[in-house]
Amino acid sequence: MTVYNIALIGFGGVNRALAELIASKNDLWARDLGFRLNIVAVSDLYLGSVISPNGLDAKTLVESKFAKGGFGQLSGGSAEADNETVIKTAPADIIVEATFTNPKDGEPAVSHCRWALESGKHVVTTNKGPVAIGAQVLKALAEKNGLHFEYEGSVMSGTPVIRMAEKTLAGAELKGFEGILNGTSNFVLGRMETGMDFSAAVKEAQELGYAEADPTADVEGYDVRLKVVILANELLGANLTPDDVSRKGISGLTAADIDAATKSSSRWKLIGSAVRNADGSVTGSVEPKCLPLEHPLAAVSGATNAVSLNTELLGSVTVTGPGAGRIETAYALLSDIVAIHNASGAAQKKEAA
Ligand SMILES: NC(=O)C1=CN([C@@H]2O[C@H](COP(=O)(O)OP(=O)(O)OC[C@H]3O[C@@H](n4cnc5c(N)ncnc54)[C@H](O)[C@@H]3O)[C@@H](O)[C@H]2O)C=CC1
Ligand SMILES: N[C@@H](CC=O)C(=O)O
Repeated sequence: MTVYNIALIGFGGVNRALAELIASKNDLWARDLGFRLNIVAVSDLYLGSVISPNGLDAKTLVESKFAKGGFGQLSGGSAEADNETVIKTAPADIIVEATFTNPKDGEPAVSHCRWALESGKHVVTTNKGPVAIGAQVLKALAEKNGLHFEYEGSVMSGTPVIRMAEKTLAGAELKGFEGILNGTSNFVLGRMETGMDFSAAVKEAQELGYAEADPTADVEGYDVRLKVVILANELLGANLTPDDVSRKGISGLTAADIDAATKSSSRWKLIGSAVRNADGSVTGSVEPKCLPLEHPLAAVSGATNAVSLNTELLGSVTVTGPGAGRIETAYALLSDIVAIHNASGAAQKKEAA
């Protein structure tokens, strides 16, 4: 049985949910997926860090109510988050990066991923910063070292978009996309339609684990902008930076705007899109749009996301599913590990042939 030793960098909603899944589903995964996951290290800004070469019990990790610096009480633990030591020295096969997304320069997560790839460890991440800002360099480093840099959860959480578009729609000739790419803002708009005020709706999204540490990123469109960059660069072969994508969020929408849309059988949605122009360049944008109810994206509600991929050979293909949520996003990490596992199996078969 294959066992992947993993180190968790960040132990907030998403990585804690992954630990919860490990505690309850490792046997199922061993049977159905052919591997088990063993947590050999965790590092978190608030809790500190711990390296345990034989593995930490996932259930105990999830159920313990650690105080600030609490990992310092564990064997092999420290009250400080020493990410660099954990990433470089823990006996991990895979580094699971789920710290805060920094929309400006992607740090320190870009460095976390680089340290991992330089020390022979695969990276799976849900953090949009290193993908939107550092993907080219990190992918090249991974390839050079025969490793994987996987980030399905960086767009639409566990809903398959990146691998689906790249693998299943290969050859369909993608020309552009438009979608609802932020769960929090879509949830907030829906709540405002029921009469709830903006701040109360944002607070509820935070409690449900949808929002970024700073929810300004959600409601002002910075998060969607990173996702537009990721999809445009990955699927349209663009080379965009966040500053190349125009951005407007939903905070300017008033209760009266929402009401007026309802009365005219339409709905406000925060739309992220990109299109390939005739000269081959790619233009991306993020802005609220008032969509008629018959528009395919108008019915997408709550933290659900959807993206319509506009292809030459197949027309428009729309993928809908959860766009945020702790377990939903932890599933994206699992799907990345499955991709690594399947690729290593395929490589072994090729070597044996
Ligand atoms: N929650 C969601 O629905 C989704 C989240 N994401 C992304 O996944 C990542 C994790 O999300 P959540 O777990 O919800 O966030 P969170 O805010 O619940 O947890 C982040 C954790 O990382 C720790 N942390 C922050 N900076 C750190 C550093 N430099 N070193 C060590 N630990 C650090 C924090 O103490 C916190 O415990 C974020 O980048 C987020 O944008 C992506 C898709 C969906
Ligand atoms: N805060 C984000 C989480 C996923 O990227 C969102 O609400 O979509």
